[in-house]
Amino acid sequence: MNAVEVRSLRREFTVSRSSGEAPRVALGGIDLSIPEGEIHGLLGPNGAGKTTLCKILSTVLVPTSGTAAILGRDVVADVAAVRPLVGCVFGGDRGLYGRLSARHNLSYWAALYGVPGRRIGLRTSEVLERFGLAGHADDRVETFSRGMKQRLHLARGLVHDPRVLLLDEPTTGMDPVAAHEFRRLLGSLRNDGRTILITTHDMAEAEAVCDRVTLIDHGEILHTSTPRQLARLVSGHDRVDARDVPAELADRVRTLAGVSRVRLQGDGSTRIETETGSATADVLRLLVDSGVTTLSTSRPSLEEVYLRLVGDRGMEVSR
Ligand SMILES: Nc1ncnc2c1ncn2[C@@H]1O[C@H](COP(=O)(O)OP(=O)(O)OP(=O)(O)O)[C@@H](O)[C@H]1O
Repeated sequence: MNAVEVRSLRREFTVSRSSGEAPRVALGGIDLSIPEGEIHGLLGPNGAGKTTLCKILSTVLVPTSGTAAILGRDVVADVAAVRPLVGCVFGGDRGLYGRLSARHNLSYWAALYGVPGRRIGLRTSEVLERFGLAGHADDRVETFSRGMKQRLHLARGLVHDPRVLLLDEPTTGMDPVAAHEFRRLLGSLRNDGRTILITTHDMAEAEAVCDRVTLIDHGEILHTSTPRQLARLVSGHDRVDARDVPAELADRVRTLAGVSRVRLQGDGSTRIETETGSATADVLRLLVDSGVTTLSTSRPSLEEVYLRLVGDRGMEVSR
């Protein structure tokens, strides 16, 4: 059974009934399956529909049409069964009560999620310990650093021990050390067998932590695959960067079978993209035989793939 199963899921928002404006389509009828135990990244520009999907999966919003299920339970027909299965963490400061202590915040959320009264104290202490906040359990949250608040957010999402965790932009505003620590935590959550859906703008983060990623834009899914397979979408296989390649040699490389692109880069090096491993080997052989000594091979980063597929609208708000 999949942890998340989404079929033909559509969500429209009526902007203004009086103006007669057509409804805004946040999700255009998407399909998505996430197996149990996977860390799945949801990547897309502002307004792509990521938050809308998270809200539907966490039963906060109902779809216009189509279905979504968490571990086989329908998010509309079976809300009471879905809620204990899902934990949500939204980035930023939303949802924490600054004047209450960390312990009180968590107890409040535990009660809201239906953790039995006699278990709340124990469960709250467990998550405080796990997220390194036990020493500050009784401090007011407004005195916490941003990184501590972020950890408290995660603790909040896990206080009822959900099997599926939805993280919407969880590392927004984290410094690199906190973000690194956060990724380590994600790994440990996966080791518990939990399924994690994480939305992010941070491609390095997605590449580092996700088993598979889905690219979403304008409410439609563009691709779902491993970060490595996605890299192959934009560059058939490997690529070779070489320094001091004379123009005549670059022309000869261009004629080799399996070479898809040869271009001079801004720093004076030449980038050669190949479609097969054997083409890469042929390119390397020819370059080395011709006296080129400064060479490296690489795959495109997820960020490059994203920019190629979504274009330069990465940070644009679609309206
Ligand atoms: N309550 C609402 N009323 C009207 N339109 C909405 C509402 N919520 C979302 N939308 C629209 O639905 C589309 C998808 O929004 P959504 O918040 O899901 O995108 P997102 O991918 O999470 O973006 P971001 O990265 O900026 O958070 C956008 O065009 C947005 O304006």
